[in-house]
Amino acid sequence: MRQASKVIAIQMCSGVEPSVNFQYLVEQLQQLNLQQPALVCLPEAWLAFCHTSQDSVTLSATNTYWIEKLKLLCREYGIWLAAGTIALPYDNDRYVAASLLFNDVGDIVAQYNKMHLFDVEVDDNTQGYRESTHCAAGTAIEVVDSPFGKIGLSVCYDIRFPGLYQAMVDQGAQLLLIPSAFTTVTGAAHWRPLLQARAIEAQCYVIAAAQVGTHENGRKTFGHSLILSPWGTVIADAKDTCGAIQGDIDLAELMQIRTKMPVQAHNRFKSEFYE
Ligand SMILES: O=C(O)CNC(=O)[C@H](CS)NC(=O)CCC(=O)C(=O)O
Repeated sequence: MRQASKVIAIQMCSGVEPSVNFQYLVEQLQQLNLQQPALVCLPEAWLAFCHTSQDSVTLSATNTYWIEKLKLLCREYGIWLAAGTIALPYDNDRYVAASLLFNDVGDIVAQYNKMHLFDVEVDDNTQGYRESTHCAAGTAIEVVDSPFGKIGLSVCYDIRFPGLYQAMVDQGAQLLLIPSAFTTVTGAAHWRPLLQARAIEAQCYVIAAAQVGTHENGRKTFGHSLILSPWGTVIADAKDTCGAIQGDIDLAELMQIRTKMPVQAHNRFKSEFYE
C-alpha cells in the first residue's frame, strides 16, 4: 500500500495578465516548502481570467510558452501539477479549456478538455454565461495513474453531471480534480453539496481548487477551494482568501471505505444487471 501523500489546492484571484498570475504561482511554491510526493492543483482559468472569451482565443495561440515554464517549475520543485485550465487552440475562433497534468519531471501525463460548457443564466447582474461561443467542448474522459492514486480530471460546471464521475470511477478513479471558477450565486447554493455528493457517491478524494473574489475582468467568484475525503469530510477549506490549503491522501482509508460499503458492486444501473 502506498504511503500518505500531500495534495495542495491553490486558491487564486486571477487577473487578465498571464505573467502576473504565473508569478503568484511561483511565490506560492516558494512559500510552501513541499516534501515529495506532492500534487499541486490550480483553479480554472488560473493563467488568465480574461475580459472576453475572444481574448482567451487570442491568448491560446501563445500559451505553450507558459506550459514550457510550468514543466521547469515541476522539475525545480519536484511536484506533480494539475494546472487547472489553460486555453489551448482549437480552431480559428475557438479554444479548448485544457486541464493538463504534469509529473515531477515536467512531462505532461494527461490532457482533459472541459466537456460541459456553462451556457447558463445566473441572477448575478451579468448578461448570463455563454461559454460555448468561443470554447469547444471536450469529447473524452481522462483517468490517469499517479503516485497519489488514479486521478480523474474534470472542470467546474462538469461537477453537475454525475455520469461523468461514474464513468471515471468505472475506469478506476480514486482522486477527482475539479478546478473551478464558480459564480457567487450558484456557489453559495450548490458548491459544497455538489462536491460532497461526488466525493461520497464516487468514494473518491476530491480536490477542487477555485477562483475567489472580484477579478480584474469584473467577474466575481465564490472561492471555498475544498479538499474532501472519500467519506465526504471536508479536510480543508480555503474560504474567501487566496493561498494554499493542504490535505493528506490515504489510499488505505479509501479502500476501507469501499470495502465496507461496496456501492460500485451494488449499483443496479450497471449493464451487468440488465444482461
Ligand atoms: O471563462 C473563463 O475564463 C473561465 N471559465 C469559467 O469561469 C467557467 C465558464 S463561464 N465557469 C463555470 O463553469 C462556472 C460554473 C458554475 O458557476 C456553476 O456550475 O454553477
